[in-house]
Amino acid sequence: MQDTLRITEVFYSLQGETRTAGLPTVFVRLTGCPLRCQYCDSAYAFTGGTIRPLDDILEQVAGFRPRYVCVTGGEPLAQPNAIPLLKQLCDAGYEVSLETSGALDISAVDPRVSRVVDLKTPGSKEAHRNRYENIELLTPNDQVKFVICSREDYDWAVSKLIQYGLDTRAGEVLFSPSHHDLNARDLADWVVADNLPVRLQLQLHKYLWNDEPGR
Ligand SMILES: C[S@@+](CC[C@H](N)C(=O)[O-])C[C@H]1O[C@@H](n2cnc3c(N)ncnc32)[C@H](O)[C@@H]1O
Ligand SMILES: Nc1nc2[nH]cc(C(=O)O)c2c(=O)[nH]1
Ligand code: SF4
Ligand SMILES: [Mg+2]
Repeated sequence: MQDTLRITEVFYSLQGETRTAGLPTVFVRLTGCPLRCQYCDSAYAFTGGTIRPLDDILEQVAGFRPRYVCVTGGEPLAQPNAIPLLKQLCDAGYEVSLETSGALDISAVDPRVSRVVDLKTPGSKEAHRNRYENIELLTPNDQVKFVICSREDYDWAVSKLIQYGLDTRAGEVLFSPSHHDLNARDLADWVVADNLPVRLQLQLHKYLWNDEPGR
Protein backbone atom coordinates (compact mmCIF):
# COMPACT_ATOMS: atom_id res chain seq x y z
CA MET A 1 0.00 0.00 0.00
CA GLN A 2 1.38 3.39 -1.00
CA ASP A 3 1.47 6.29 1.50
CA THR A 4 -1.57 8.52 1.14
CA LEU A 5 -2.82 11.85 2.46
CA ARG A 6 -6.24 13.45 2.62
CA ILE A 7 -5.94 16.67 0.58
CA THR A 8 -8.38 19.58 0.21
CA GLU A 9 -6.54 21.47 -2.54
CA VAL A 10 -3.26 22.10 -4.32
CA PHE A 11 -2.91 25.56 -5.88
CA TYR A 12 -0.35 28.08 -7.11
CA SER A 13 -0.59 31.61 -5.75
CA LEU A 14 1.45 34.33 -4.08
CA GLN A 15 2.47 33.53 -0.52
CA GLY A 16 0.29 35.83 1.55
CA GLU A 17 2.10 35.40 4.88
CA THR A 18 5.41 34.77 6.64
CA ARG A 19 8.95 35.65 5.53
CA THR A 20 8.31 34.68 1.91
CA ALA A 21 5.19 36.86 1.55
CA GLY A 22 4.71 38.00 -2.02
CA LEU A 23 6.64 35.13 -3.63
CA PRO A 24 4.98 32.62 -6.00
CA THR A 25 4.31 29.46 -3.99
CA VAL A 26 2.52 26.14 -4.38
CA PHE A 27 0.12 25.43 -1.50
CA VAL A 28 -0.77 21.90 -0.42
CA ARG A 29 -3.75 22.06 1.94
CA LEU A 30 -4.27 18.93 4.03
CA THR A 31 -7.78 18.07 5.21
CA GLY A 32 -8.86 17.90 8.86
CA CYS A 33 -8.00 19.76 12.07
CA PRO A 34 -8.42 18.86 15.74
CA LEU A 35 -8.74 22.56 16.72
CA ARG A 36 -11.56 25.05 16.15
CA CYS A 37 -10.04 28.55 16.30
CA GLN A 38 -12.93 31.02 16.36
CA TYR A 39 -11.40 33.04 13.47
CA CYS A 40 -10.43 30.12 11.20
CA ASP A 41 -10.46 31.21 7.55
CA SER A 42 -9.95 27.64 6.31
CA ALA A 43 -12.87 25.83 7.93
CA TYR A 44 -13.73 24.40 4.49
CA ALA A 45 -10.71 22.11 5.01
CA PHE A 46 -12.08 20.53 8.21
CA THR A 47 -13.89 17.80 6.27
CA GLY A 48 -14.11 16.31 2.78
CA GLY A 49 -10.99 16.26 0.68
CA THR A 50 -9.59 13.44 -1.44
CA ILE A 51 -7.31 10.60 -0.37
CA ARG A 52 -4.31 10.75 -2.69
CA PRO A 53 -1.01 8.86 -3.00
CA LEU A 54 2.06 10.88 -2.07
CA ASP A 55 3.57 10.41 -5.54
CA ASP A 56 0.48 11.88 -7.16
CA ILE A 57 0.69 15.00 -4.94
CA LEU A 58 4.43 15.39 -5.65
CA GLU A 59 3.77 15.11 -9.38
CA GLN A 60 1.10 17.83 -9.26
CA VAL A 61 3.42 20.14 -7.30
CA ALA A 62 6.24 19.52 -9.82
CA GLY A 63 3.91 20.52 -12.65
CA PHE A 64 3.95 24.13 -11.37
CA ARG A 65 7.79 24.20 -11.39
CA PRO A 66 7.84 26.21 -8.13
CA ARG A 67 10.70 27.39 -5.93
CA TYR A 68 8.52 27.62 -2.80
CA VAL A 69 6.03 25.07 -1.45
CA CYS A 70 3.84 25.67 1.61
CA VAL A 71 2.12 22.78 3.38
CA THR A 72 -0.94 23.98 5.28
CA GLY A 73 -4.46 22.92 6.21
CA GLY A 74 -6.39 22.11 8.24
CA GLU A 75 -3.68 20.88 10.55
CA PRO A 76 -1.00 19.13 8.47
CA LEU A 77 0.63 17.35 11.41
CA ALA A 78 -2.64 15.62 12.29
CA GLN A 79 -1.84 13.24 9.38
CA PRO A 80 1.28 11.12 10.03
CA ASN A 81 2.14 11.04 6.33
CA ALA A 82 2.70 14.81 6.41
CA ILE A 83 6.21 13.92 7.67
CA PRO A 84 7.26 11.93 4.54
CA LEU A 85 5.51 14.50 2.32
CA LEU A 86 7.63 17.32 3.80
CA LYS A 87 10.83 15.27 3.46
CA GLN A 88 10.15 14.37 -0.16
CA LEU A 89 9.34 17.98 -1.05
CA CYS A 90 12.73 18.99 0.40
CA ASP A 91 14.46 16.14 -1.46
CA ALA A 92 12.90 17.45 -4.68
CA GLY A 93 14.75 20.74 -4.10
CA TYR A 94 11.93 23.10 -3.10
CA GLU A 95 12.10 25.63 -0.27
CA VAL A 96 9.41 24.20 1.96
CA SER A 97 7.39 25.79 4.76
CA LEU A 98 4.85 24.23 7.11
CA GLU A 99 1.97 26.14 8.71
CA THR A 100 1.08 24.44 11.98
CA SER A 101 -1.13 25.23 14.95
CA GLY A 102 1.55 24.48 17.53
CA ALA A 103 -0.75 21.93 19.19
CA LEU A 104 1.16 18.89 17.85
CA ASP A 105 4.76 17.75 18.19
CA ILE A 106 6.98 19.38 15.52
CA SER A 107 10.12 17.33 16.31
CA ALA A 108 9.85 14.85 13.40
CA VAL A 109 9.62 17.55 10.71
CA ASP A 110 12.61 17.60 8.32
CA PRO A 111 15.02 20.33 9.51
CA ARG A 112 15.17 21.82 6.01
CA VAL A 113 11.52 22.87 6.42
CA SER A 114 10.77 26.31 7.84
CA ARG A 115 8.19 25.52 10.51
CA VAL A 116 5.71 28.36 10.97
CA VAL A 117 4.40 27.66 14.45
CA ASP A 118 1.32 29.47 15.71
CA LEU A 119 1.11 30.23 19.40
CA LYS A 120 -2.65 30.30 19.77
CA THR A 121 -3.80 33.40 21.65
CA PRO A 122 -6.69 33.50 24.16
CA GLY A 123 -8.82 35.20 21.48
CA SER A 124 -8.58 32.09 19.28
CA LYS A 125 -10.36 30.14 22.07
CA GLU A 126 -7.78 27.36 21.56
CA ALA A 127 -4.85 28.64 23.68
CA HIS A 128 -5.20 25.63 25.99
CA ARG A 129 -4.00 23.46 23.08
CA ASN A 130 -0.56 25.13 22.82
CA ARG A 131 2.25 22.60 23.12
CA TYR A 132 4.93 24.73 24.79
CA GLU A 133 7.55 21.94 24.41
CA ASN A 134 7.69 22.96 20.73
CA ILE A 135 9.32 26.27 21.67
CA GLU A 136 12.58 24.59 22.73
CA LEU A 137 12.81 22.96 19.28
CA LEU A 138 12.70 26.23 17.31
CA THR A 139 15.73 27.23 15.22
CA PRO A 140 16.55 30.34 13.15
CA ASN A 141 15.03 28.52 10.14
CA ASP A 142 11.64 28.57 11.90
CA GLN A 143 9.01 31.26 12.44
CA VAL A 144 6.60 31.89 15.30
CA LYS A 145 3.24 33.49 14.62
CA PHE A 146 0.67 35.17 16.85
CA VAL A 147 -2.75 35.83 15.33
CA ILE A 148 -4.01 38.71 17.45
CA CYS A 149 -7.70 39.40 18.02
CA SER A 150 -7.63 42.29 20.55
CA ARG A 151 -5.45 44.49 22.76
CA GLU A 152 -5.65 41.72 25.41
CA ASP A 153 -4.24 39.23 22.88
CA TYR A 154 -1.48 41.69 21.99
CA ASP A 155 -0.45 42.07 25.65
CA TRP A 156 -0.48 38.27 26.03
CA ALA A 157 1.69 37.84 22.90
CA VAL A 158 4.22 40.40 24.18
CA SER A 159 4.43 38.53 27.49
CA LYS A 160 5.16 35.22 25.67
CA LEU A 161 7.70 36.95 23.41
CA ILE A 162 9.61 38.15 26.47
CA GLN A 163 9.11 35.04 28.63
CA TYR A 164 10.53 32.66 25.98
CA GLY A 165 12.92 35.06 24.22
CA LEU A 166 11.19 34.07 20.99
CA ASP A 167 13.03 36.60 18.82
CA THR A 168 16.35 34.93 19.70
CA ARG A 169 15.09 31.37 19.10
CA ALA A 170 13.17 31.70 15.84
CA GLY A 171 14.23 33.53 12.68
CA GLU A 172 11.02 35.56 12.64
CA VAL A 173 8.33 36.48 15.11
CA LEU A 174 5.18 37.38 13.22
CA PHE A 175 2.29 39.43 14.60
CA SER A 176 -0.78 39.09 12.40
CA PRO A 177 -4.13 40.77 13.00
CA SER A 178 -7.02 38.33 13.05
CA HIS A 179 -8.90 39.30 9.91
CA HIS A 180 -12.32 40.83 10.85
CA ASP A 181 -11.37 41.01 14.59
CA LEU A 182 -8.59 43.62 14.74
CA ASN A 183 -7.68 46.67 12.69
CA ALA A 184 -4.19 46.19 11.17
CA ARG A 185 -3.42 49.86 11.84
CA ASP A 186 -3.97 49.48 15.57
CA LEU A 187 -1.60 46.51 15.70
CA ALA A 188 0.99 48.44 13.64
CA ASP A 189 0.79 51.40 16.05
CA TRP A 190 1.24 49.16 19.11
CA VAL A 191 4.28 47.37 17.61
CA VAL A 192 5.95 50.70 16.85
CA ALA A 193 5.05 52.25 20.23
CA ASP A 194 6.59 49.26 22.03
CA ASN A 195 9.61 49.01 19.68
CA LEU A 196 9.08 45.25 19.36
CA PRO A 197 11.49 42.89 17.51
CA VAL A 198 8.62 41.44 15.47
CA ARG A 199 7.32 41.64 11.92
CA LEU A 200 3.76 42.81 11.29
CA GLN A 201 2.26 40.46 8.73
CA LEU A 202 -0.89 41.15 6.79
CA GLN A 203 -2.57 38.40 4.82
CA LEU A 204 -1.69 39.72 1.36
CA HIS A 205 -4.03 37.27 -0.40
CA LYS A 206 -7.05 38.75 1.38
CA TYR A 207 -6.26 42.21 0.03
CA LEU A 208 -5.65 40.80 -3.46
CA TRP A 209 -8.42 38.20 -3.72
CA ASN A 210 -10.70 38.78 -0.72
CA ASP A 211 -11.24 35.39 0.97
CA GLU A 212 -11.65 33.08 -2.03
CA PRO A 213 -10.52 29.48 -1.45
CA GLY A 214 -7.67 28.36 -3.69
CA ARG A 215 -5.93 31.80 -3.77
C1 LIG B 1 -5.66 28.07 8.32
S1 LIG B 1 -4.22 27.80 9.32
C2 LIG B 1 -3.67 26.19 8.79
C3 LIG B 1 -2.44 25.72 9.50
C4 LIG B 1 -2.58 25.40 10.99
N1 LIG B 1 -3.80 24.74 11.32
C5 LIG B 1 -2.42 26.66 11.82
O1 LIG B 1 -3.38 27.08 12.48
O2 LIG B 1 -1.32 27.24 11.77
C6 LIG B 1 -2.97 28.86 8.54
C7 LIG B 1 -2.72 30.15 9.23
O3 LIG B 1 -3.80 31.03 9.04
C8 LIG B 1 -4.03 31.73 10.22
N2 LIG B 1 -5.38 32.25 10.22
C9 LIG B 1 -6.52 31.53 10.16
N3 LIG B 1 -7.60 32.34 10.19
C10 LIG B 1 -7.12 33.61 10.26
C11 LIG B 1 -7.72 34.89 10.33
N4 LIG B 1 -9.06 35.05 10.33
N5 LIG B 1 -6.92 35.98 10.38
C12 LIG B 1 -5.57 35.84 10.38
N6 LIG B 1 -4.94 34.66 10.33
C13 LIG B 1 -5.70 33.56 10.27
C14 LIG B 1 -3.78 30.67 11.27
O4 LIG B 1 -3.63 31.21 12.56
C15 LIG B 1 -2.53 30.05 10.74
O5 LIG B 1 -1.38 30.77 11.13
N1 LIG C 1 -2.05 33.12 -0.87
C1 LIG C 1 -2.13 32.42 0.26
N2 LIG C 1 -1.11 32.47 1.14
C2 LIG C 1 -1.23 31.72 2.28
N3 LIG C 1 -0.31 31.58 3.25
C3 LIG C 1 -0.79 30.73 4.18
C4 LIG C 1 -2.06 30.30 3.79
C5 LIG C 1 -2.83 29.31 4.56
O1 LIG C 1 -4.04 29.16 4.38
O2 LIG C 1 -2.21 28.63 5.41
C6 LIG C 1 -2.34 30.94 2.58
C7 LIG C 1 -3.44 30.94 1.66
O3 LIG C 1 -4.49 30.34 1.84
N4 LIG C 1 -3.27 31.69 0.52
S1 SF4 D 1 -5.61 25.26 13.93
FE1 SF4 D 1 -5.45 26.25 11.94
S2 SF4 D 1 -6.87 25.13 10.57
FE2 SF4 D 1 -7.30 24.49 12.69
S3 SF4 D 1 -9.00 25.81 13.29
FE3 SF4 D 1 -7.10 26.84 13.96
S4 SF4 D 1 -6.54 28.20 12.23
FE4 SF4 D 1 -8.07 26.74 11.46
MG1 LIG E 1 -5.38 30.75 4.33
